[in-house]
Amino acid sequence: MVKVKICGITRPEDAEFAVRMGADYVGVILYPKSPRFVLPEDRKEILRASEGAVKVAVFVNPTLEEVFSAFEEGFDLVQLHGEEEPGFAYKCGIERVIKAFRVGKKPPDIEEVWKEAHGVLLDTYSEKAYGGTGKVFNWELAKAVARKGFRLFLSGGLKTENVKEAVLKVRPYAVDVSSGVELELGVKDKIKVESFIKEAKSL
Ligand SMILES: O=C(O)c1ccccc1NCC(=O)[C@H](O)[C@H](O)COP(=O)(O)O
Repeated sequence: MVKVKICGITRPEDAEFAVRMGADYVGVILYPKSPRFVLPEDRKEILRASEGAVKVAVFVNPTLEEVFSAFEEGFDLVQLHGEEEPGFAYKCGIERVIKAFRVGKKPPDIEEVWKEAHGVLLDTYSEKAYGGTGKVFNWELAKAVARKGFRLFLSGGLKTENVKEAVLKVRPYAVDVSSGVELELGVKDKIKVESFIKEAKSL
């Protein structure tokens, strides 16, 4: 069964609900320029409420110190959503890394070395934001990546209405969603979270 990652969590109650509904991964944004950035003092409660799921700290081009500090805080994995190279991931502990690639018109050229990572995440390229865009990219490109044997987290514009089709077409290891299950920026909608997880896992 496909795994589900609910990303961009900013409130403990949203984390707790997502885990209760069956989310396998919970993502918290540690990139200060994101509108979903969570301050260090607010992360403890979210981490506590996420018990039972894999806790992912989402970064864009972090320093190594920031990565290790996230592990010390209690995050299990880091998601590297910027231009990070394999050498940096090795220093983090590559098996604790989800490496994100943003897909535009061209197919992503993903080095074999990323098979050593916990996973690779494909998201939609945008000039305006690194993530949480709510936009879908061409799933044919994702299909090719899954076929090459990468542990794929499919992301970008997923929602209850399209997640089943995405899983059937791409056959990813996991699906990742943020804005598709929001009521407003950073606030998750219980009905959408529940229906998304149910749909994804119904196959
Ligand atoms: O969500 C953000 O604001 C964000 C900012 C910077 C880097 C990554 C970010 N989100 C990462 C995610 O994993 C999202 O779930 C992913 O981009 C999909 O978002 P959406 O299309 O809204 O489902």
